Amino acid sequence: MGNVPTSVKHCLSYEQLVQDYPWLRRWLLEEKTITGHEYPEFVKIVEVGPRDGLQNEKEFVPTGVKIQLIDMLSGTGLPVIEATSFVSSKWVPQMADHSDVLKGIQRVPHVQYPVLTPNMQGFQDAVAAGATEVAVFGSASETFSKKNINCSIDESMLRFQEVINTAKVHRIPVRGYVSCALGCPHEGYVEPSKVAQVAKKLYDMGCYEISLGDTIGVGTPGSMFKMLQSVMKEVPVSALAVHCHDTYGQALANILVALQMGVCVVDSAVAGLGGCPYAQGSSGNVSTEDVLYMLHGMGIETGVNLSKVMEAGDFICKALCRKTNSKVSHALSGTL
Ligand SMILES: CC(C)(COP(=O)([O-])OP(=O)([O-])OC[C@H]1O[C@@H](n2cnc3c(N)ncnc32)[C@H](O)[C@@H]1OP(=O)([O-])[O-])[C@@H](O)C(=O)NCCC(=O)NCCSC(=O)C[C@@](C)(O)CC(=O)[O-]
Repeated sequence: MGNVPTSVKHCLSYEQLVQDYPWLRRWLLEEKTITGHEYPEFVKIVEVGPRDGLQNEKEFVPTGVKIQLIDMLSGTGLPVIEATSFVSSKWVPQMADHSDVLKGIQRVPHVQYPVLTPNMQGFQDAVAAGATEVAVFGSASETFSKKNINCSIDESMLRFQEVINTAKVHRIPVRGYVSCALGCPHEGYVEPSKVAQVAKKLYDMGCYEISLGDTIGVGTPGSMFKMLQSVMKEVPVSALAVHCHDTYGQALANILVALQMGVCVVDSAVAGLGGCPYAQGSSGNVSTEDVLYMLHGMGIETGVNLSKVMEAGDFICKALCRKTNSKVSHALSGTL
């Protein structure tokens, strides 16, 4: 905001500022635009590394390591850290220690720690372990729904409705995922209208935010644009998040398109960990470090400290005996 006095910057919202100082409009708009696009001033990062990042690991990651990772991430300024999932340990053995993880972490005030709950059993176990936010996860592809949660899309909605209704009674917010939003490992192309239909159902049922998952990372800026265009006809953009896997190296470009369209919530995983066990070929999530580097470079605030996230990434990569998937961490390695 250049020469506008700090007191003015702090006291006035952007809208008030433009209303009270019309001569500032053009100047402020110019500052908020890059190559003709308007971007959000603040983006909420939803860190999914401890859940989506680790769920596909073949070797069991010790519970203490999971807890330490979440505790390190809690000190970075991240507002949301998806901690674990209350799913069947026969289906996803890596998440079998969900209750111990949730009970073992040191919660930081103002940080949310949502957990995945596919049904009432998961929801009840999660609440018993102290969950204060949950997420249901549906799909825009019938085949993926069956393979991932063993039921059709319609059946899954009935299960989610029960979870959401009970969560309301407990005043527990529910987030909703739509997997295969840009393609399915079994069905291939997924109609944007189908994604919009499932997203609308979850939103109408009471999910406060809908995260659109490019589960296998096949999306491009073109398909992201078309899918969002369709979903935004049914769900307000303020309630949308994007969840991009980076299989084809398109994740940052896809996120940029989402930001241009008004999306202000981005899911990402520290060190680019991840992949869905029921989506063969899916690679890691877009790395939190790379998303932060891009956003901060564009002057978009996140409230997250990049070097602290890199430290958490370094920790988990050493624990897993592997190199980071974050380009930024590669480039800056040795500078911690
Ligand atoms: C949904 C179920 C449980 C249905 O599994 P099911 O076998 O159809 O369940 P069921 O109701 O028929 O019950 C069978 C057994 O499972 C137990 N069971 C039933 N529910 C639970 C539960 N919540 N927690 C623990 N145990 C449970 C139940 O007690 C019973 O035990 P038994 O009597 O045989 O001993 C199963 O299919 C499952 O756990 N799937 C999870 C798959 C998963 O976690 N996938 C990865 C997350 S999704 C993802 O990564 C995508 C996302 C979100 O990141 C976005 C994106 O990238 O697109």
